[in-house]
Amino acid sequence: MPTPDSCLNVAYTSTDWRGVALSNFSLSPFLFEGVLLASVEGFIQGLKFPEGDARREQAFQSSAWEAKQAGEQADKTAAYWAGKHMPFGSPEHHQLVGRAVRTRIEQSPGLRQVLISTKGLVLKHETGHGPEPVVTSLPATIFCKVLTDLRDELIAHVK
Ligand SMILES: Nc1nc(O)c(N)c(N[C@@H]2O[C@H](COP(=O)(O)O)[C@@H](O)[C@H]2O)n1
Repeated sequence: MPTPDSCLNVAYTSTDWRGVALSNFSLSPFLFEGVLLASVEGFIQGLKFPEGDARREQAFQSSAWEAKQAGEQADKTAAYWAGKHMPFGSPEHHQLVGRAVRTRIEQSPGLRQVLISTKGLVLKHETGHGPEPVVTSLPATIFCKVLTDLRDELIAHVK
């Protein structure tokens, strides 16, 4: 069982600024497959609406609670991307979200350094806002694995 000091909570509510910076909620613009997004959370929430739905664009341009609330009107049956749709919470959906998580960090020299600086810490994702939804866009286990795998790659690359 890791001690508290051996863990880093990657969440908007983290007590460590690095956890806030790496959080899916943070305003942190990136370009994903040709689309400019304000945050990973905005991407996650916007995907819930079909292309052409104004709520999708609103979510893509938002972060934090504004983004989260934008997605609350969705029925969470499907995720829509690149002219296709996939079942909500499916492996395909999780892989897509994972690619966006990676891409945001890969595009930012500062975020790459922040992630490298967490070497040796076990990453966790505890939002402090109730239990994880049973079916979700971003399971904590997947989010932390994507971050940990990317960190390993970045550390190997800078050696
Ligand atoms: N409330 C809560 N508790 C946890 O332990 C969590 N891991 C999360 N995850 C968050 O849920 C959001 C995705 O919601 P949808 O599945 O798209 O409705 C995302 O913000 C995760 O960080 N939540």
